[in-house]
Amino acid sequence: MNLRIEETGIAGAVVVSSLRRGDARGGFARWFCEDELASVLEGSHIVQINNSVTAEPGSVRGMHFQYAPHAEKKLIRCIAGRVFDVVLDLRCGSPTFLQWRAVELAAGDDRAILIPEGCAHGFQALSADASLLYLHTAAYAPAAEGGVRHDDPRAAIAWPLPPKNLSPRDLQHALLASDFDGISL
Ligand SMILES: Cc1cn([C@H]2C[C@H](O)[C@@H](COP(=O)(O)OP(=O)(O)O[C@H]3O[C@@H](C)C(=O)[C@@H](O)[C@H]3O)O2)c(=O)[nH]c1=O
Repeated sequence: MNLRIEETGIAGAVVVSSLRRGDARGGFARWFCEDELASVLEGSHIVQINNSVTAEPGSVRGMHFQYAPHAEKKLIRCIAGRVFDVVLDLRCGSPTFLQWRAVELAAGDDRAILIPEGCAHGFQALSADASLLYLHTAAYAPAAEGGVRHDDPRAAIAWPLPPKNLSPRDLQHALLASDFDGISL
């Protein structure tokens, strides 16, 4: 077994840790394995790989998701620096609807978080030049993008640093309506 799967308390959102094998030359670890992740991938396949670099600590990107039929799972790993990574459950009828969980991801920790369909994702850089690698199960579909404000009071995400450097798009997300009861997949 190369990958260990740990629950976050939000169904389908899991932390995937890789076993790193060291030797005199350095180390080797498997970062993705369709077979070992079959129980969480549920038949979906990786179709796109993206990277972002966030220059300044405190910067926040998110909270993002794609609506059906472009809903996606994302497996996210920090490959430089350190981030506070957040999953927010937006699924209609979910027992953890509007709950969030955070995981600190750092380069070299051999951990990734899997964000399921119907959950929004965002993060705050905790270091300079924090770089994330995204493995997506659906292609980027700008018309299907959805967003929740990083400071939405119904989500009440406790960012560790004062949030800054939000993109114009992220500043324009509407607040969740008081009768918002989730998205359907
Ligand atoms: C997400 C994305 C953006 N773009 C373009 C659009 C824009 O010109 C530029 C930057 O896009 P954004 O401002 O949306 O980048 P960003 O705010 O970093 O978007 C990302 O945020 C985190 C929280 C996620 O979870 C990701 O899935 C993704 O939504 O790159 C693509 O071409 N393909 C993509 O898949």
